[in-house]
Amino acid sequence: MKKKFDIIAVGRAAIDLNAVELHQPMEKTKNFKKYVGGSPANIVIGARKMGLKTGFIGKLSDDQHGRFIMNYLEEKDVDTRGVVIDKEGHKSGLAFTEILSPSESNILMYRQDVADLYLSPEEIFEDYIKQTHYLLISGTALAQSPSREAALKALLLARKNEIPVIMELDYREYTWYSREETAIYYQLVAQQSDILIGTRDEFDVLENKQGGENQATVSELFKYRPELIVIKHGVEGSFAYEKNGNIIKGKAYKAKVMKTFGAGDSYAAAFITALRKGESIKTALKYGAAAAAIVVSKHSSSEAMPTLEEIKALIAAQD
Ligand SMILES: Nc1ncnc2c1ncn2[C@@H]1O[C@H](COP(=O)(O)OP(=O)(O)O)[C@@H](O)[C@H]1O
Ligand SMILES: O=C(O)C[C@@H](O)[C@H](O)C(=O)COP(=O)(O)O
Repeated sequence: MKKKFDIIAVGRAAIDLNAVELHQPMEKTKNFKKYVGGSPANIVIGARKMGLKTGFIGKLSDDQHGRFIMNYLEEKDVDTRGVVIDKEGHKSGLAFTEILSPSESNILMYRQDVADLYLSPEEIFEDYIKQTHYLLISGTALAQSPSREAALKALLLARKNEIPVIMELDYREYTWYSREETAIYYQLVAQQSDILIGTRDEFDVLENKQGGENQATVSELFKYRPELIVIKHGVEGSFAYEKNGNIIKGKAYKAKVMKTFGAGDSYAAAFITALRKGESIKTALKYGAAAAAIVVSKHSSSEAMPTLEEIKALIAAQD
């Protein structure tokens, strides 16, 4: 069946307000530049720029911020038919960032009662999910009901229609009540997903432990549905584990780093783009790392997403 989308993501689209003045704490910062943010939204914005056809499912506030996000998604040609406008006064999330140094950035999120966590299962439609090759679920969408049930419904519909599910662990501590609770939902969804992408720390959250070890993590998860697990280790690179036992190591590329956030979202966008275009996992790891190297050298996460040509040029220059 010819499908309309390569990937549809479920989760949050929000606002990033990134400090314009660099290398000082937020207490002193007076100027912030506004961008669309939210990890799953960033991923489909990036994947679209890299050439995939993408759609987004999420809930936005019925206000200036919600309209800013909607307009940006439309401008970037991310399909918004799955986007719902909140009619109960819930606000879209805000993320203020401070860029203290090239290796230290902090994010201060305003996510009290946010609109994205009010996406409900009634707002998830099989006809829409059916039209995609991959469904991406952000771990944060599982943090609270009814968004949790909405994400689970999307997962069930993907499974029913034999659509591979990618879980991006995307752990945001303040959205959850406890690590215990997070580990339960992370494990349930990870066990039912085909591809998992997360940092080593995020897999520790999934396992509800500290200092976990990759081989033990993947051996446990491979007892269930996952076929491919990507574990990221920041500047040290990343590993892809296949169910058949293959382990592929990916290196990080050199970058003139401005800030650290945005790496994970650009990595996921490019990794998925490569997979969808039929590239090898080794190449997908390169695309992911190269896209991240480009985004950490720029000011935003969404607007900074590179094209496939830029990704390939960076790989050619550094390999
Ligand atoms: N400072 C950096 N310079 C170059 N590449 C980086 C840097 N930080 C991260 N990356 C790349 O981005 C990937 C994902 O980064 P990581 O920090 O593990 O994820 P997240 O942003 O989700 O926490 C890394 O595997 C690496 O390839
Ligand atoms: O995900 C959010 O809500 C905020 C993002 O838009 C922000 O840019 C960010 O934290 C990116 O996350 P990362 O790619 O995992 O570093």
